[in-house]
Amino acid sequence: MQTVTELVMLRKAVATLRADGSTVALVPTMGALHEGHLTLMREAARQADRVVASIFVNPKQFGENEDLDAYPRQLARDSALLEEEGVALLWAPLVDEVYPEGFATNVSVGKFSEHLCGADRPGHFDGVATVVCKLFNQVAPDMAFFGEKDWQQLAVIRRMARDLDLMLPRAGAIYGVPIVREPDGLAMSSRNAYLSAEQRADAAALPATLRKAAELVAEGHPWSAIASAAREDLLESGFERVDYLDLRDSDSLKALDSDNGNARLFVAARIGGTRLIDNLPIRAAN
Ligand SMILES: Nc1ncnc2c1ncn2[C@@H]1O[C@H](COP(=O)(O)OP(=O)(O)OP(=O)(O)O)[C@@H](O)[C@H]1O
Ligand SMILES: CC(C)(CO)[C@@H](O)C(=O)[O-]
Ligand code: BAL
Repeated sequence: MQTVTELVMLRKAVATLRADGSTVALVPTMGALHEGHLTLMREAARQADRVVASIFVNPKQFGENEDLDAYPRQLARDSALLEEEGVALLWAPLVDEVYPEGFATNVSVGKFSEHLCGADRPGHFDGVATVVCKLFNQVAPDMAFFGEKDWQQLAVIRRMARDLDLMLPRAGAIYGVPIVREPDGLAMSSRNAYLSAEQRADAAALPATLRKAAELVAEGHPWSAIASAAREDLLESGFERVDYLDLRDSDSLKALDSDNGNARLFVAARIGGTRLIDNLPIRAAN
């Protein structure tokens, strides 16, 4: 695996990968890789001849009081994991390479960015859209892979690619990969590393509460009652705050009060100061 940190070198390396007509998949990450990320790499390798991974802890998507400085950085370990997965190229730029002096552009995807995580993290999805737009232009991949754990992020990126006619061959070239979970159901996430043993055990209440709520929605119980009981359950299980617990259409992300056949539950909650997110389609409960 080749690692490049400068844009001129990236362009040369991608051209070399493509020289024999190979297709190229991009898997953007912020590093601190876990099995969820590696599943994205494997899925990308199934669909494309060559996989390019990026590792960049993007300052523009962190709010002022968020964990930019504390975010885990472990490039040597991550490189070894990517090498084992057969990733061809690692793009690991420094902040100045991505945002040189004078950088002034912001990509904002309107209403998709305003609710759910966007409400609690103002500017977050502008930061994500801006960096992903740049990554698409830098690597110019045939396809790109993102996790469904960050469902809203995937919706924002797909909307941006369509709206800006980004040079992916087709909208379907942005693949969503199902959530990879720990044995107790907790969605894998780099931020799980912040949890103490006790918080980690309590955090299993998040997927369990979602599953139970999804079953009740599928059975036709009123959403308002389900939502308040589920919030109670989370608070009793050790979460100190529920940022949101919403029933929404999976595609439009519009709020719902009952299943429309395409409904999905979305949750963000905090435990020991760590903000965890998850989502689950109602049809999984049927
Ligand atoms: N459990 C998971 N299952 C599937 N995809 C995942 C999972 N966790 C992360 N991903 C995906 O990996 C990509 C890179 O994510 P990122 O590097 O932010 O990791 P993360 O574990 O989501 O970190 P964080 O704790 O910051 O949310 C994203 O497309 C994300 O959706
Ligand atoms: C897509 C992404 C790499 C952009 O920084 C990040 O938001 C992430 O890791 O999900
Ligand atoms: N995994 C999404 C990136 C973030 O939380 O900043």
